[in-house]
Amino acid sequence: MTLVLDDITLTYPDGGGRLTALDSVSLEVPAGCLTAVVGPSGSGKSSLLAVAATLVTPDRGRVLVAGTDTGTLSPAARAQLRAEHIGIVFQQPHLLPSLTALEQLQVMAHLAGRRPKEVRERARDLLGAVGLADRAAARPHQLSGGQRQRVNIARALMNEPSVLLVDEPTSALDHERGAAVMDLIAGLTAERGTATVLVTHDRAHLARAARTVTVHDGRLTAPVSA
Ligand SMILES: Nc1ncnc2c1ncn2[C@@H]1O[C@H](COP(=O)(O)OP(=O)(O)OP(=O)(O)O)[C@@H](O)[C@H]1O
Repeated sequence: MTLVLDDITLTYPDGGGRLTALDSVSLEVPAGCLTAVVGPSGSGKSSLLAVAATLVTPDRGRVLVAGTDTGTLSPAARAQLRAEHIGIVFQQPHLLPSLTALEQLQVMAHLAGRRPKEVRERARDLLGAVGLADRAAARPHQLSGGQRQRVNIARALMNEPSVLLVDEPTSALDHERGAAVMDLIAGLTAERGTATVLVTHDRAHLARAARTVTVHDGRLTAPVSA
């Protein structure tokens, strides 16, 4: 199992007490499986992604990534595991304004210490996979919103993550572009074998997911087939 959340409880300070954002949440995501997470505003979806990304440490429970219990690692080892195994796509692309599409991808891999030639080939391959082979030299202001989100997704895949975490990737896009981005994520999940968790508000996109889970007041309902 590539990603395992095992009995996760997460609380935040709330006035004098604690607010329970995740309450005994368990979820297993195998390689190549696109799992959608839906739920009302404030139900805990972003918290679930932050815990899965090992960016937030839960009060209780375990997060296993590619078989490693991340709670047993030092902060430095956890950061290393995150860089090697976890790709994160946030709602807004946050591309660097001065870099071309190709360079946005390359910079990620250089940071991870990969060889330049290998990095260039992989970046070109991924830009092709997201349909932007001919836009490699374009800077963010020369790309449409949908194209920027495609660069964002390709960038998250640069270090060949086994886990892909995606937060509302279509919220800034119109329906047609949103559907195209969902098709892309579903295709890449199958093709690259990532364990993908995707938070979405848009139920129209759930058909692309292998399964859908719902969060209510920090609790997961039993997985529901899309
Ligand atoms: N850093 C924080 N400190 C305190 N409370 C927080 C913090 N982050 C989130 N919360 C609270 O935890 C609960 C879950 O929030 P979370 O952001 O995970 O929900 P969500 O389902 O992603 O919401 P949305 O769909 O509106 O983005 C909410 O009640 C929220 O107010």
